[in-house]
Amino acid sequence: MAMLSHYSISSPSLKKFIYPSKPTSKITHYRCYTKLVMNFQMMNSISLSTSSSSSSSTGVLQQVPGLNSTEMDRVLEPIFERYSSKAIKRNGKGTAIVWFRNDLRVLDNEALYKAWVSSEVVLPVYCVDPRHFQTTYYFGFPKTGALRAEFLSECLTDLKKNLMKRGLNLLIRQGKPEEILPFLAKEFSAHTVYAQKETCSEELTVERLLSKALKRVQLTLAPQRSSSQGSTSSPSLQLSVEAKCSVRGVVKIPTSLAPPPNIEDWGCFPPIEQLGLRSQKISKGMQFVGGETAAIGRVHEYFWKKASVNLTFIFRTSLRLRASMISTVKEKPNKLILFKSAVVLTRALCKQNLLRVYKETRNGMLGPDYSTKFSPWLASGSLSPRIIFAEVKRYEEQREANNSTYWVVFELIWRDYFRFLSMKYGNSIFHLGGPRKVEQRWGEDQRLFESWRDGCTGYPLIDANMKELSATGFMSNRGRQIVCSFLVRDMGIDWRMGAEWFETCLLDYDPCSNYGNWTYGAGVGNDPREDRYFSIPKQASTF
Ligand SMILES: Cc1cc2nc3c(=O)[nH]c(=O)nc-3n(C[C@H](O)[C@H](O)[C@H](O)COP(=O)(O)OP(=O)(O)OC[C@H]3O[C@@H](n4cnc5c(N)ncnc54)[C@H](O)[C@@H]3O)c2cc1C
Repeated sequence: MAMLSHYSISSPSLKKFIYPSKPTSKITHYRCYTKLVMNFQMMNSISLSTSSSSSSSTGVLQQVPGLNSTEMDRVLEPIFERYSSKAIKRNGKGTAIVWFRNDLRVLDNEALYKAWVSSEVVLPVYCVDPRHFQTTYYFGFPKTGALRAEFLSECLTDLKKNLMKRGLNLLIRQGKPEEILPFLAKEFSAHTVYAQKETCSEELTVERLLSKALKRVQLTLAPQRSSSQGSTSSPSLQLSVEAKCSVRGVVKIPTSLAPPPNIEDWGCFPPIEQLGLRSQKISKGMQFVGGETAAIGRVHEYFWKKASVNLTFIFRTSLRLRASMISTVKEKPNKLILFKSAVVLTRALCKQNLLRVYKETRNGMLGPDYSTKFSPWLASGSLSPRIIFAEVKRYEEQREANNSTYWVVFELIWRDYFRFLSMKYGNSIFHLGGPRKVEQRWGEDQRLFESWRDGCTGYPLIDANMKELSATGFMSNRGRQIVCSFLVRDMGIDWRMGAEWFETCLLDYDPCSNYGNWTYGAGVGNDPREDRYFSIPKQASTF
């Protein structure tokens, strides 16, 4: 990786470049006008959570999930039970292999379920593929940064633990799946390898090579179900699909699975130094803990446990309370009335679960709770989106259904949307001209790019977001839109440089969502509205 430069965008000529004569108010709330192909196959999912009090400070380390271990066991056990089943009929024979990819979970794991019902013995396997630790395609950044590698390692440790609780284990081997799996299939006389199907070219190539190498052993890939195969951009499509589609239920995995085959060394994820990475400690901002247990903990915390400290909400409620008191007592409230209003307000706040106010808070940038923070777990598959969906529905039945509860589901549809886009447009989502094959000249000024990458542009909003990304592996959605617009619109840099840097750093990196959003932001996606400009001063003052 090139050395970071400390170049700062402060010279008048650059400012002119950054603030072209165009009006600066072209903020585009792109989600409002581009409608989605609603499909809800929602393949992978995630979760997190931590301390029980809300904090909006970025100067402290905020761990997600924040339940202590005893509390964690107490609250998570019923959730794991809810999505598990006591007895399932099996009539299969022989051995089946489950090849874990981006579905690092036990709950709602279709491949694991299918392997279990179709065999007597199940062998779960994860391959640490060296290609994931090489460099990105165009600009040679590390394909997986240290923080994501550590997160992955935690996911695997947790997956192993959860499989062992059910009587299984996880075999971890370093190497290419198309070499390791055929060898294991032969050694254990497996009849089938079950796995989740992916959609992007690198993953598809591995599937093809594996299928070829397995020879007579069957490769069964849990399909990406699509309820709509037509156009992927028109609003009418969303309406028709939204009306017709349904989300399949959570696949219930038995609480007890058969013992695994007898293996002496089950292996583990290597220290990240062995993968050519340098361990990076997170000392500020958000710290995500990898794995299904943390993911489910975060869902519980975000939906059911934590109360939102939403300053706008407090402010508006105080004003309303004050106004109603003035109209009741016909004079300025005295101290007792103010005290009573504080009590009422505190009570009201306690009812403000984070989910209930998600739509109002989701564009925030500070602290753990302005949005769900499910994405790193979703991307690694430690959390199933269908579990999120089921929990939203449960919340709506037990507490309240409102715009915010709907909006979490709506955002998950975006995730599906980009996955379907990758299926429809193939490799063009990685190409400079994007799916629409837009011809445009882009710059590759290394100095400008490095100032963006290192958070040294001189624009605090950009710099803070980029530093947060490097330090924690996470950036808010609003932040991502703003830094993307700045790189491609203001700096005129090849959008793929930004996309590949995100690929290196993001804990929640997912090729479909990342390249889908970048092509979108760069105006080369399949969205008919091309100019998505975010004015930095306006964004800074609004958010
Ligand atoms: C330039 C750019 C690059 C991005 N790269 C990625 C990426 O690699 N991986 C990734 O998961 N998301 C990506 N996103 C989408 C979005 O920023 C993150 O999903 C979101 O910030 C994650 O935080 P959250 O879980 O708190 O989101 P919430 O607001 O709580 O949303 C809930 C879930 O909905 C999904 N979602 C929300 N917005 C989007 C969106 N625009 N596109 C796709 N899914 C969405 C995510 O799975 C998210 O976890 C990118 C966005 C931009 C603008």
